[in-house]
Amino acid sequence: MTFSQALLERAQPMMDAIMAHPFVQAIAAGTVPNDVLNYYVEQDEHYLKDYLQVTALTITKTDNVDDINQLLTTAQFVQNESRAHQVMLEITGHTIENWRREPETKRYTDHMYASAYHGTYADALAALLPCAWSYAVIGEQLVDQGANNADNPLKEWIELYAPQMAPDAPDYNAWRFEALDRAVAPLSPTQLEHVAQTFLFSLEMEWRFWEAAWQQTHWQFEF
Ligand SMILES: Cc1ncc(C[n+]2csc(CCO)c2C)c(N)n1
Repeated sequence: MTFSQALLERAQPMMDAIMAHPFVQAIAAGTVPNDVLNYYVEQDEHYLKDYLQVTALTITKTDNVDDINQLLTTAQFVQNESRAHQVMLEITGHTIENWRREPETKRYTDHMYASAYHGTYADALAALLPCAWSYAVIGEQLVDQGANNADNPLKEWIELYAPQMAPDAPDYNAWRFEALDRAVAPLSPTQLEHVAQTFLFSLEMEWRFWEAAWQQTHWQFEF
């Protein structure tokens, strides 16, 4: 069994909890409350900017030109996500005004930056991977359930993330896991477990990102 196959087995209970999360279920039903959508989009704008910058840092940690090009290509997908945000803001009629990272956003992006600055190349990849992987699973499963029906105001959002809607597109997640398996090859058992922890921390933060929007979590104080 490869490192990433074992990692995905460990990750499965968290991924199941993300699919079962009331926010994700409400996306499937097209019934997400407006204030939840607004909070999510505002925080995700911060998240995506940080995601791009951490991708840039990750690129500096490898000499493999193929990986560099793949990372650049996958970063381009973030442009599609402006459309994903627009779909949500068209429902609520909101304009973004919260330019502050709320606690879980800060915790997640700090973890990504720390992994890229202080970790191995494999740590940097592992911190970024749950983001793309979990959304691909969400998109795929919601389309399989028929949640992208014409009555769902979030139909376009769901389809933006569903890999089966673009069957000719390269499978970037397959590449990410293959790159991770190559990147961990020279590592010691302690370093390997560190990479696994980095990945699982980011996946936990994916759950918390949905939860923070659902609960509208804010800092205790204005500062
Ligand atoms: C909190 C949060 N996690 C994941 C995504 C999804 N996402 C972010 S960047 C990217 C593309 C990578 O090539 C994908 C799929 C999101 N929008 N917000």
